Amino acid sequence: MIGIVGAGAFGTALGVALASESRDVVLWARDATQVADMASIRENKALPGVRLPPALHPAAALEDLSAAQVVLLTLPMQALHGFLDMYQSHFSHKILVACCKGIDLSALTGPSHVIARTCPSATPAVLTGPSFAADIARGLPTALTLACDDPQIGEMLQRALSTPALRLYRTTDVTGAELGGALKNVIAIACGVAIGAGLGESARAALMARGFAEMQRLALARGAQAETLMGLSGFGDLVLTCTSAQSRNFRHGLALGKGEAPPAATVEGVATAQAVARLAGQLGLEMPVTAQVAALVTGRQTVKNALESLLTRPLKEE
Ligand SMILES: NC(=O)C1=CN([C@@H]2O[C@H](COP(=O)(O)OP(=O)(O)OC[C@H]3O[C@@H](n4cnc5c(N)ncnc54)[C@H](O)[C@@H]3O)[C@@H](O)[C@H]2O)C=CC1
Ligand SMILES: O=C(CO)COP(=O)(O)O
Repeated sequence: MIGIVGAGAFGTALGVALASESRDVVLWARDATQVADMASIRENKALPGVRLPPALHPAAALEDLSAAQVVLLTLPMQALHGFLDMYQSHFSHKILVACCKGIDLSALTGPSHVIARTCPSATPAVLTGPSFAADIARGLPTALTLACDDPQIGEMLQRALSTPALRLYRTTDVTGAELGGALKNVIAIACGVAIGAGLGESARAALMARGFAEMQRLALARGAQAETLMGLSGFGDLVLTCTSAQSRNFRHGLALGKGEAPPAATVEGVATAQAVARLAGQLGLEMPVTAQVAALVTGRQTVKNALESLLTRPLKEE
């Protein structure tokens, strides 16, 4: 049996994909009414139009996860620390697969370190890569990265979480995998701003390429492998998120670029841009696109001035 914590769009989509292959899944949500609705109408409003298969069991009690050795954590990044800190006793000695994409704003670390700190007896792993919840739930082909320090546990997870449509590639580079997924959200906001402000497709491509250089700079400084960033979790997810209006990070930037109020949603790049800007300062790394996104999302910078400061930087080697 596989446990999933957080019945938003992504947790539900992964639950549907696994349960459609007759794997028993317990999907935990904090809202008892939402759980009762899912159990009765076999649909989750967070992922409308998708039927919940019989093998997916909605649950409101964390005790219902006790039989699951593997638990996927599909909460927003900034909620992870508080949640695990409060409920750590339910997760002792389990394999906890972080599916959230971001950097914790107070600890300035990714989800695997948050797990290690709050649940020291648990084994952390990371599932990340280019995938929209709606695509996974519809059974469309998707390829993701599964990262775990322990290669044997990584192999077990790869088998347990792959389906014919959901293809998992394995790595032991947990840092690279989680940073790829976190950092691309920041660049997706920048790309949304560029398109929203009418700067055109060439500007978007420039931001993606220079943003990718920043992603690699930070990831390598944190000990990640360059190949990981060039794979699904870095390059792959950067392309998807920066070019699709399905992305909430992209749409957030799009609204800022148009001078509109961004729609309410889980937009991981907002907090992560601020965390990464701080981290870059601590590590003495130049991350100009990230710095401008951090200033924009906190209202410290205007789109016009952000653009001007990027365009007036000294000319240099690529
Ligand atoms: N939606 C997508 O296409 C994808 C999302 N992800 C990642 O998955 C994570 C979750 O995203 P979504 O499911 O899309 O967000 P969402 O906004 O649809 O759902 C988040 C869920 O977490 C619950 N939640 C929030 N704080 C909580 C807390 N303190 N305790 C318990 N439950 C809490 C909310 O009630 C909600 O059900 C994010 O890090 C996102 O980057 C990754 C790949 C694809
Ligand atoms: O991570 C995602 C796609 O891989 C989902 O992107 P958003 O969180 O921007 O919607």
